[in-house]
Amino acid sequence: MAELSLDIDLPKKVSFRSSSPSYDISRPLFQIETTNLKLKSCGCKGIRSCSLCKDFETNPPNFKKEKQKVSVYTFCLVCQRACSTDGDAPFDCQSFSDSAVSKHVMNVSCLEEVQMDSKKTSAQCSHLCQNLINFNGVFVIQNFVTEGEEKALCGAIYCTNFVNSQSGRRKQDFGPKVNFKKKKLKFAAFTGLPSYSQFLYERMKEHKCLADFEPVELCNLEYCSERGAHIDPHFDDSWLWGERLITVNLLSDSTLTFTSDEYPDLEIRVPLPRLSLIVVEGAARHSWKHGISRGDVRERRVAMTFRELSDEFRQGGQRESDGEELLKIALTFKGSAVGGS
Ligand SMILES: O=C(O)CCC(=O)C(=O)O
Ligand SMILES: [Fe+2]
Repeated sequence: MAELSLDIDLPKKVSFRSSSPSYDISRPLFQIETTNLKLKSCGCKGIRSCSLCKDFETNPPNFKKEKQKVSVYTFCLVCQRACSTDGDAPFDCQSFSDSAVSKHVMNVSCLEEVQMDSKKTSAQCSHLCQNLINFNGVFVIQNFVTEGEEKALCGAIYCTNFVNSQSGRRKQDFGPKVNFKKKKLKFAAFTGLPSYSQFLYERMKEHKCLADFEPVELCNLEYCSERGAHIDPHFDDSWLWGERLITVNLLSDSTLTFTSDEYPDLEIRVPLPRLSLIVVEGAARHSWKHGISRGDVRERRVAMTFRELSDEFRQGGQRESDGEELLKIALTFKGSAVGGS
């Protein structure tokens, strides 16, 4: 894998150099922005909360209540299947694959790649026949970027301001302004995906299952434990956004947790190693909610999520011409953040 070299010098544990503003990655964000935080409210609305607007000791995060007994399965990155990690597994492979959730199938070429990988590597997995379930629609590519590339990416990302978002997160958007409720789009402020993301797009094409992935949006999310940052379980929109959600995970390891109202006693935890890329599609996209719990944000983390267009915005769809326009802007790779500076 060729290492991308951007002209940014980031000495270890020192700072991300940028003209304005400058962020020191080695110091907790809370210290850096204390003054700001006192003056400004956080980005939470409605039932959302973070450590700036709620006392987490008395208001635990919105995942399953501690008292509620859930069976936890952990997704194995080697054989790409979910394995019971609490010895109390209510499902076996058969009952799970018979259930309604399997009506959403994974992109055929992703499935091929997963199956090929798991055949190659199954000998290494000691848990193969114990309490396993096929959790369809998640595909993790480890070491998708190198540490050097991560440094260059974060150097470039931290040259732009983040804006406060819900639940203690901060974000940068590169995409159209969307009103999902009214199904309205504005692209006047959208200037394209940022140049630093182009090599990621090109590298995705090296994987058969991502060869046709054409992103029209990038959202960079920053999570810091000092802010109690997390993202509550949710479904991503599927009016505008298409089948695959692709996230590149930077700066620290985390875990994406999948929950389903259909299986309230079950939790599937997918490890997100630093430098990895995760694809969420099929059942994992449409039948399971995903979220990052506050406890799974141990260090600062940056998630770069790319989204593609739904069928309505593709060739033959009702809003094909909007889709074409969006794609044309996105793939110039000349964009700056919408609403940031
Ligand atoms: O941080 C992540 O990996 C997930 C982000 C996410 O689910 C979202 O932005 O919709
Ligand atoms: Fe999401």
